[in-house]
Parts: sequence; C-alpha cells; structure tokens
Amino acid sequence: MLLSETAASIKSMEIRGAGRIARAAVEALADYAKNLDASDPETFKREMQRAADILTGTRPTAVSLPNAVRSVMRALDSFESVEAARDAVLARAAEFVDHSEHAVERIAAIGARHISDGDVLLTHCNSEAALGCILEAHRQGKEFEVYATEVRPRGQGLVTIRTLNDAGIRTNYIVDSAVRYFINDVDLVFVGADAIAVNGAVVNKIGTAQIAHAAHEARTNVIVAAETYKFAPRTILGELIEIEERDPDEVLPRAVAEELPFVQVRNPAFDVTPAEYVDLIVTEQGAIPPGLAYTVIRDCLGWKIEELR
Ligand SMILES: O=P(O)(O)OC[C@H]1O[C@H](OP(=O)(O)O)[C@H](O)[C@@H]1O
Repeated sequence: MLLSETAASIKSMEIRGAGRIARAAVEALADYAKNLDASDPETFKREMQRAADILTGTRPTAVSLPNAVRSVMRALDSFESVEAARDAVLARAAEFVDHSEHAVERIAAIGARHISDGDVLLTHCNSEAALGCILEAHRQGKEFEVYATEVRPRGQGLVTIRTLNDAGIRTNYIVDSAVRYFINDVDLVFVGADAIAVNGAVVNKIGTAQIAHAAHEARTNVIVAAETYKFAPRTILGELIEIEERDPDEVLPRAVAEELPFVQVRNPAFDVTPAEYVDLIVTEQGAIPPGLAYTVIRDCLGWKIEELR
C-alpha cells in the first residue's frame, strides 16, 4: 500500500484501533524508505520526515501513532549514508511491529489473570488489547459472560461481538446508553486506550468516561489494557491530548442536518476518564495503578524531558 493510501485508510478508519494504526504507520514508513530514491542522507531524512508528518497528521488522539513514528524516525538521528539510513529505518520498523505484537500477547496473558469463573465483563468499542485479555481467559477455560456496547456512531461493537461470538463466548449486545442499567450485573469493565496521560487519565472511545463513572458508582472495577507506547510523554509538560472531532455525517445524515439550521451536530471520537475511575492499567511490562503512569513514560519510553520540548 502506498503511504498516501495508508494515511487515507487511517483517516477514514478503515485501519483503526490505536495499536493497529501504529503498526500500519510504521509499516508504511518502512515501505516508503525502501523505495525512496534520495541523492544524499539529508534529502533522505527530509523526505522521511515529510512522510512521517503525513502519517501523524491523520488522527490526532491515538498517541500510539506519533510514538511509533517517532521511534522509527529516531533511527535517523545519526547515519553516514542513504543505505545505512534506509537499513536503520527498516530495522527499527520491524522491531516496533514485533514489539507491538508481543506486547498485545503479553497484555492478554497478564489481563486474563484478573478474569475469574462466573465473572460478567463489560467492554466498550473494539480494543485489540482488551479483547486479547478476554479471549485469553476464555482460551484458559474460564467461564464468563460479556456485555458489549454498540459504540455509536461508527458501530465498532459489531466487530467486537463477531469476535466474541466466533470464540464461543456468551455475549450481550447493548446500546451505549444501557450501560448504567446493567452495570450492577457487571463484575469488571475491560477497555483499551488511545492515550494515557502522565496523571493516569485514560483517553479512549467516546462513552468510556460515562461507563467508568457508572462503574465507580457501582463499585465495579475498571481495567484498561494498553501497550506502553500509548502513554503520552508530552503530558509531563502539561500538554493536553487533543480529542478528535469527526465529521457530523457520522452521527446524522447531511440531508437531515440541512433541514435543521439551528442544530449543530457534535461528534467527539474520544473522551477522558480521570485516573480515580480507573483501577488498573495492564501493560506488557505488568499491571500498574494509574498513579504510576509517570514511571512508564520515564522507564519504558526512554525519552528525556529535554527531548520533549
Ligand atoms: O489498540 P487497541 O487496543 O486495538 O484499541 C484502542 C482503542 O482504539 C480505538 O479507537 P478507534 O476505533 O480507532 O477510534 C478504540 O478507542 C479502542 O479502545
């Protein structure tokens, strides 16, 4: 796939899910590097940076995207020839994809430990990391039931219920607004993350904060499954995660909206769940309380404060 095609697919959400977006971007960068005809290393680096900017500009919220792109671009910090730079990019990209795939497996193994026989789980949206935990617990023979939300407006819940159904897991499909109605039947909420701030706040699909709030009120634990590259280093400096607001057409057909000139359709794709509504974040490095998010940024992402400016 051409770089522009990957970028378009990420933007249109044909490629979606924070982890998948990160891997697709890195693979597109590697592909671009493979075919890039540059006369000197500086030109190579400049062209790569242009490609990196196109990819990171597609969706603003999932921090996995800039983190992944930056981890590959750091290969270009020092190099002697175009060939050496190309090899370094390809090696870094392969390393990232491998790390990402292993991280999802490791999270599944750690997260599954928190699921017990007889549990009723609730999941929102379609998170590879969160579903990995649920599927792994099922694979281990644990008997449980899942509530999965519809996920307006894009309906990612349909992907989730297909996966759960194919695995043979008993699933209840509910509209997003039915969460509080059912929350007292739920033992554990399992969701993914698009970004995690230094204060442990979790940015995830719109509706997650409402679910976590209802869970908090019902004393139901909320577990977030997220690879370490979803933690956002720049939040150390007080930077907020940008919340993507998508096309109103996703919510209301344009023809209907046009008949209602006083109505503005708002379509934020994500919301922020405060750390106090999150009980545990499962990463590939282990499970941590949200208050330890800073240590993940410091120890796993390997960026010094000076580099963040
Ligand atoms: O990386 P994984 O765990 O698959 O997904 C993490 C999150 O990414 C998705 O965003 P979108 O559907 O791309 O907007 C959802 O918000 C999901 O919870």
